[in-house]
Amino acid sequence: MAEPRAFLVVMDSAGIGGAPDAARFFNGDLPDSGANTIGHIAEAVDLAMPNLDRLGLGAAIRLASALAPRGLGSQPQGLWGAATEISPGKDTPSGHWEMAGVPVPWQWHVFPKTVPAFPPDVTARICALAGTEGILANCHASGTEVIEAFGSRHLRTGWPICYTSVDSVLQIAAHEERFGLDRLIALCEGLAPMLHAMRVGRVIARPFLGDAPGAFTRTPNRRDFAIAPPGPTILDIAAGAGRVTHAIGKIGDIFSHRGIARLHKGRSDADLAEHLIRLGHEAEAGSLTFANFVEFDTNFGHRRDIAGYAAQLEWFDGIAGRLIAALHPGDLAIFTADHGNDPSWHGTDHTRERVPVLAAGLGPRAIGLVGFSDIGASVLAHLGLPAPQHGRSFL
Ligand SMILES: O=P(O)(O)O[C@H]1O[C@H](CO)[C@@H](O)[C@H]1O
Ligand SMILES: [Mn+2]
Ligand SMILES: [Mn+2]
Repeated sequence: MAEPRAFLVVMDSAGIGGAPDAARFFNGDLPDSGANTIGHIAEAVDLAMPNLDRLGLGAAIRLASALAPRGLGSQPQGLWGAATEISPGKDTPSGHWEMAGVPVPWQWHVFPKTVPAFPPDVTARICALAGTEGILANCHASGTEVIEAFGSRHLRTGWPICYTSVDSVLQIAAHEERFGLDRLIALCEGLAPMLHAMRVGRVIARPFLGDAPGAFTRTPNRRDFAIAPPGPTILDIAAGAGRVTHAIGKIGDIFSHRGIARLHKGRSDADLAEHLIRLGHEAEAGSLTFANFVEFDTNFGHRRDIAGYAAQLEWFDGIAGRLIAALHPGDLAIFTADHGNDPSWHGTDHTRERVPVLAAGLGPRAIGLVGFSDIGASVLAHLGLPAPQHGRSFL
């Protein structure tokens, strides 16, 4: 038989509650204790997710958080469990790096909730790189709201809109045509080394279009400039062993493009799903495919849109079914998440949660509560590769 393949698929922000340290993470002034992204959505609407529930989604929610939502909880036919994160951040790089075998060894720098949020040397560097007299916003904000509030002044002055969140990020929104997309990307790329040295995880370009409030919309040309992971990830190890590694969506940016042979991007999660299904059929023997589906998080979690998130989960469940049907004998597909973003919660930021670990291809088995790094260790074990520095295979 051909060497087995592995598919690691992240539903960005699809947490299932129960994080033991949730009280130490906040949305505004209130802790994340009790947040439960899929659990609360399933309580609010009748969720139909037959494929992932057949693997053990309902059982995993019960295990992680003791919540037993209606409509989920069939007898698991897959390998199922829930994973707990140890990295001190509830952001995308922390979750992905830890599941790839590299827990974050430092405290991320987050900017204070003051105005200005950024220190003068950072602001001065942005101005120097952009060639502007100043910056706009300079505060914590939601990305869609900040362009409504500052978009007109941006068009008048040409100054970039700079904002942050509870995550370790500095985001720059600018008009794709009037400021210029290439100029925005060069600005973020030029700024990134200074911010990475401060342990700020990412500088993110957020281009938008439109002429006036109400008509400003963000475009798909977002670019993230992230710190490189501080150790070898499963992508590095697989690529170093001569395996083909495929990255779908944001995975390239999250891992600073390290250990990635082929990058598959798209304008939407629907495009990414077609890449995933195609690779399900065609990916090379012994290859690793690592995918991130971001719209749960950006379009629905941060926007606190319960109905939209529910519809996206139901859509994705169909994609999961198609991937499972495409697998070859001996392949492994794991569906998981990187953090929570409960759309029923206060605030607009991520929520600290456990995540589901649902695997197709190995038959029914309960693995219980595991660590994020155990996911990566299991992927490598399945591929017959040496163990990463962190994590133990649950296979
Ligand atoms: O409100 P928007 O711009 O989508 O910002 C979100 O995107 C950032 C990066 O994923 C998060 O830190 C969160 O603040
Ligand atoms: Mn994320
Ligand atoms: Mn997010």
